[in-house]
Amino acid sequence: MKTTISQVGKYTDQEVTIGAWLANKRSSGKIAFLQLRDGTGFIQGVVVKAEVAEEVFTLAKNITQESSLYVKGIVRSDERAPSGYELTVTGIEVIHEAVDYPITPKEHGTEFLMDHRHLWLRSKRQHAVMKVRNELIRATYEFFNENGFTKVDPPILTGSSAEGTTNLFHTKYFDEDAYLSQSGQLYMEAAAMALGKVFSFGPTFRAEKSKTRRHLIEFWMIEPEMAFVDHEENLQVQEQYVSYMVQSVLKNCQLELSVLGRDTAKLEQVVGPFPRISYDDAIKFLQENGHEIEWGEDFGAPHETAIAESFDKPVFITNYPAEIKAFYMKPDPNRPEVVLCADMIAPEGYGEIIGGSQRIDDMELLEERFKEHNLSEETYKWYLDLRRYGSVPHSGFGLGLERTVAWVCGLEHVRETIPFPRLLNRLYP
Ligand SMILES: NC(=O)C[C@H]([NH3+])C(=O)NS(=O)(=O)OC[C@H]1O[C@@H](n2cnc3c(N)ncnc32)[C@H](O)[C@@H]1O
Ligand SMILES: [Mg+2]
Repeated sequence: MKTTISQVGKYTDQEVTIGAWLANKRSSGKIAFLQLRDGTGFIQGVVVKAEVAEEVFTLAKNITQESSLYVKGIVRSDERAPSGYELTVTGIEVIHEAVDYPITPKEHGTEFLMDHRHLWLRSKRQHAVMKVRNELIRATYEFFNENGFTKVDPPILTGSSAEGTTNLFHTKYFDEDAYLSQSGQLYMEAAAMALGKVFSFGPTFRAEKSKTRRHLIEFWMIEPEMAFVDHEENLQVQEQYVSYMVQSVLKNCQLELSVLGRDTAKLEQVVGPFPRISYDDAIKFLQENGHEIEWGEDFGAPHETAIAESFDKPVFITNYPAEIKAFYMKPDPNRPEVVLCADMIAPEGYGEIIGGSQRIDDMELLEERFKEHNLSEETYKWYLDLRRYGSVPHSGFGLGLERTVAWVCGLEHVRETIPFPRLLNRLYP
């Protein structure tokens, strides 16, 4: 019976054949332990010299790391095994021998692993991270489909910028100038006027010369947008969504979280509602705790970490000064120097995972903002049309998938959260 490692449980005490790679092995004169992986999971194959043909035991002793194999064996349940099962090997066929596989079981430096990312991805730890990433994506679609949102795909090639013009990737669009999308938001606003509640999920690009553990050049963002929804309702959707994702990972990725050594008690705290602190109170808190920061300045990573340390779940920092936020954010009607926005800051020092706001829905005010930010009315004529024809209060947000993966998995750097990270000075592999 041909099966996969994740399905062996259906065949306890039966002989099965799996296609696999040899991840690692140890052996003595009488027995060999093969650590096998097939992409669906990991399992130990035990080869007992006295129980197999001589050529099978010889093969078991000599096969090299990452050689591809067909392995035949009897499925045994074993509560000591992480998967709950082991394979008593009865036959081995080598498909392709891997010679001198570079990532040996010893420690390797970051740059070496990054240069071999196309192989490093095979390791148990990276496998666990990719499965958690997948679960966050699966839960995202489940949450938004169950809550009446429609998936809409904004363009990657655009003629306008949503988040300022200092970190755009320029490209040619035939004989016109174009940019890789920094955010699908403006298009999602148009989609929300057509479909009410929408969400996107796709790559976004920022030519930021930031070499930090939170910044990628290409990262994936989920951008929901909702017509007839105000600032507070926007925050409620965000906390319901993030709680749903985290609880889904706790329910479906216990094996992966244990491979990563993640303290799941911290994730169990992640249920709504989340605390809110105003920008004003956050500035006061930081000043009272020895940070040199004045009202009107933006927060850096140390500030976000210091603020988040007072909470055991994500915290919203709300209503930042208009001066330090994007042109499209709606001013607080009672206090126009601040805008109706919020950043969601993850606990344990993981920083900002969401940026969101209520959008300006007034035509004249938006035209004023265009002048202040030197944005061409010609380029954004279509965006102004959303305020010309049936404008409504609307809000939305962008969740950075990789920063969320780093937080949920408890990873030190976003480089491990995406299959092929694009970082400053890294375009290979
Ligand atoms: N539809 C919206 O309202 C989204 C809005 N236009 C926007 O792009 N906001 S954001 O710039 O804060 O980016 C949103 C999130 O996107 C993530 N982000 C933002 N920049 C990065 C980089 N460079 N690397 C990794 N992740 C990044 C981070 O989690 C931010 O909170
Ligand atoms: Mg932001």
